[in-house]
Amino acid sequence: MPRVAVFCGAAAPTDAVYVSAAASVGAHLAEHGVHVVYGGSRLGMMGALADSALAAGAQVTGIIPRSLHVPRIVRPGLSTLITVPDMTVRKARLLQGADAILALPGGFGTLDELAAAWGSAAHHEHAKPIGLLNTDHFYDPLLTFLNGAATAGFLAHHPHLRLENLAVVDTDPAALVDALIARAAPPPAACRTLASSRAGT
Ligand SMILES: C/C(=C\CNc1ncnc2c1ncn2[C@@H]1O[C@H](COP(=O)(O)O)[C@@H](O)[C@H]1O)CO
Repeated sequence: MPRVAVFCGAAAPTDAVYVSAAASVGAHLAEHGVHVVYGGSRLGMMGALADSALAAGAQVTGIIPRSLHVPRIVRPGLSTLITVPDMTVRKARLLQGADAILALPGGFGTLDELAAAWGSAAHHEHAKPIGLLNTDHFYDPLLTFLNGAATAGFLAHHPHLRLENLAVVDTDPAALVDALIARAAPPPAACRTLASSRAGT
C-alpha cells in the first residue's frame, strides 16, 4: 500500500474552497488504497483531509509533536498516532515514511515541510514525487518564485531537479492524486527486471 505524506494548513481558511479541496484529496487517496500520513490534527484542512480519508476507508497515520498532543488539536480515531519530541522530528518522520508527498495550500508549517522535501531532494536524499494542489491558483506565486530562482541561477547546483520535474501541479484534486500515484508506483515487473539486470543485481 503506497504511503503519501500530506502537508496542509492547520488553521481554518477564510474560503471554504480549501477545506472542500482537502476533503476531496482525502477521498481520492482512499480510493487509490493509499495510507495517508499527516500531522495528526483535527483542525482546518488537516481535519477535513483525515475525516474524509478515514470515512472512505483509508489507513491514516498522524505524527504529532508532544506540544500539540492536546484534545483541542489532535484528531481522535486515527488508525495510528505517533507522538514525537518536536516539529523538526515530525518533519523528518513525515518525509521518511512516505513514497510520495502532497502539499495542499497552507501557511508557515506547510511551506516549511515542502521546502524541506525539496531541499533534501536537491541533495539526493530522496527522489519521491511531490504534488502541489494549486486550489484557486494558491501556489502560482511560489511557482513564479521558483522560476525566478532558476533563471537567476540559484538552482544550478541541482541539475537533476529540473524546474518542470520539481512537482506535479494541478488545481483538481482527483487529477493530482492520479498523477502523483502514477509517479510513485514502482515500474512494471518487466521493466524492473531489465533495470536490475543492467545494474548487475
Ligand atoms: C491551534 C494551534 C496550533 C496547531 N498547529 C498545528 N497543528 C498541527 N500541525 C501543524 C500545526 N502547525 C504546523 N503543523 C504542521 O505544518 C502544517 C500546517 O502548518 P500551517 O502553518 O497551518 O501551514 C501541517 O502539515 C502540519 O504537519 C495554535 O495553538
